[in-house]
Amino acid sequence: MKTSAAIKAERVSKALGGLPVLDDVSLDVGPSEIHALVGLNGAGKTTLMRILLGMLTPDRGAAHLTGLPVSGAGAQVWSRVGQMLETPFAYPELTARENVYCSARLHGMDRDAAGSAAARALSDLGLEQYATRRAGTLSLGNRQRVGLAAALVHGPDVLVLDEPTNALDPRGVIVLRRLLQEACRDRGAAILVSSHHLDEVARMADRISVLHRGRIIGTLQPGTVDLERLFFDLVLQSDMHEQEQ
Ligand SMILES: Nc1ncnc2c1ncn2[C@@H]1O[C@H](COP(=O)(O)OP(=O)(O)OP(=O)(O)O)[C@@H](O)[C@H]1O
Repeated sequence: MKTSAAIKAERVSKALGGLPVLDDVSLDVGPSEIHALVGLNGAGKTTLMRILLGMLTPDRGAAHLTGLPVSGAGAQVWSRVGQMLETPFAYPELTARENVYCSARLHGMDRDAAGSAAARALSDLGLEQYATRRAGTLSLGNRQRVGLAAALVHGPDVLVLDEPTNALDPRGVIVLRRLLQEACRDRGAAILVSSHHLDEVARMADRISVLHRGRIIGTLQPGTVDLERLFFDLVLQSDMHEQEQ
């Protein structure tokens, strides 16, 4: 069944290693929207993103991308999706340029278009001087930039990015924020991004959902003062509620 949200988790539950990791999680991202997912270590953010990207199957519930179920999605869907999970897409033996070019080709671009798109993505991410360096020899932050260039190279209108700024320097954070905002504005991209940095997502996101112990426990308004305190209030309330049960 087709849905109107570009990214949608519908009542998703998942256990891993016999323990519940996600419990009845629903979340959606519309076109031209940046939705941030925040939570403590181990909250389940990466697991939810893996399910949304079809890398894991939910025990219950369903994931949709571009309005279509992820299970059984074909090249037409994946060519519109860009993603970066914890380990950035980078073959260590390939150069930065080759990595980004491969991503463009894997997302269905022809050789000429992939070549020019890779050059543009490397320039956008400030990687020109590293273009011919093997990815395995780059610093962590520059490997993250390669991963982001690979996620963005084909101009996706659906983006799922897991902690995309954790290794970036302040300039890289500003560059990424601008690129994501442009993707929203220019091609109506729907973007789901996870982060531990509340001040950073507050500057980038239209909506913020809080995931705690595998459940969505509330939302935060990006413009609100003292988001950190509000975040911990939600977490504390949820823990107290659980203890009372
Ligand atoms: N393959 C696995 N087998 C067993 N447990 C797993 C597996 N993958 C993840 N988990 C567990 O699922 C829980 C959620 O992990 P997940 O990586 O989704 O959290 P996260 O919110 O992304 O955390 P972080 O912010 O630290 O990256 C953790 O308790 C983790 O140990």
